[in-house]
Amino acid sequence: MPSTNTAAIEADDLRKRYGSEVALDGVSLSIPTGTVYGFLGPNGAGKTTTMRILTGLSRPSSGTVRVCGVDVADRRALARHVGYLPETPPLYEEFSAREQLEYVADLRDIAGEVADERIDRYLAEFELLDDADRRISEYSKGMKQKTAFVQSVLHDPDVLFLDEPTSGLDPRAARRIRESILAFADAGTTVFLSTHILPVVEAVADEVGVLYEGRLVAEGPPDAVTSRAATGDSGSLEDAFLAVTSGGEDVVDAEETDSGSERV
Ligand SMILES: Nc1ncnc2c1ncn2[C@@H]1O[C@H](COP(=O)(O)OP(=O)(O)OP(=O)(O)O)[C@@H](O)[C@H]1O
Repeated sequence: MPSTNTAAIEADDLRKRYGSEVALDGVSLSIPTGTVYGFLGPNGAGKTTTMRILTGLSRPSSGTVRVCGVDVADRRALARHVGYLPETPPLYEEFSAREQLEYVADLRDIAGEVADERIDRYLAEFELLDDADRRISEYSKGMKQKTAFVQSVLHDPDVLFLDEPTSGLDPRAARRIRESILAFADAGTTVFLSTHILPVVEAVADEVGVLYEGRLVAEGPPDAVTSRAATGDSGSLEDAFLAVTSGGEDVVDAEETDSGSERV
């Protein structure tokens, strides 16, 4: 576990082009260890691109990233620190959940007894135990998503990247994931959570960043971002989100940060 005065995620001036398309246009992040960071933005804002760069799966056109002090270009060193639940998780449909998790434990070099204990504990915690030996191809979306969540945390990562972890889940499954995010945060894990579901962010995030057209246009604690919604009828994060992603002009009392985003 890195020391608490180290930023878990430190990104400096990330830029990413796909041909002539600018996906990221100078994103800087400094996220302290133990933070749950809600990463918001409309479709196409660059959230997935950012997460792929932060997890070493994609290289930025320019800019640097360190996660737990490790340059993300060093994927071998990065792997043990990071868990990633992508929007479309990699699961082998012909495996059962137990086989899938045993396979991941093996890839992660988790010792047999430790792996068995964790797999049983997580299967029980996520109410998958009764179906643990059925093929994943027979699972519901929620069961698949819970299996994928468990596989992303099996090695007890220092930093957990979650892309839409509760999308399409029923309330019970979504709550299980939310509770688990909070439990990991309590244990000191840094969680980087990308989602369109604003109540999830309101429920779990310590800090929110709003990405718009490849730039971070607002950043701060959810309450502060919320109270900055210019119209502010309900004072919801949704108001704030809509305000800052309409070009940023509705955000008042902005304090410029080094990265050019609105620090609230
Ligand atoms: N492999 C790629 N090739 C070309 N363009 C890409 C590629 N991946 C992403 N883009 C473009 O980069 C921009 C950002 O995409 P990205 O998927 O990061 O957005 P997002 O915020 O995750 O969107 P969503 O919420 O819809 O998932 C978009 O304009 C997208 O079309």
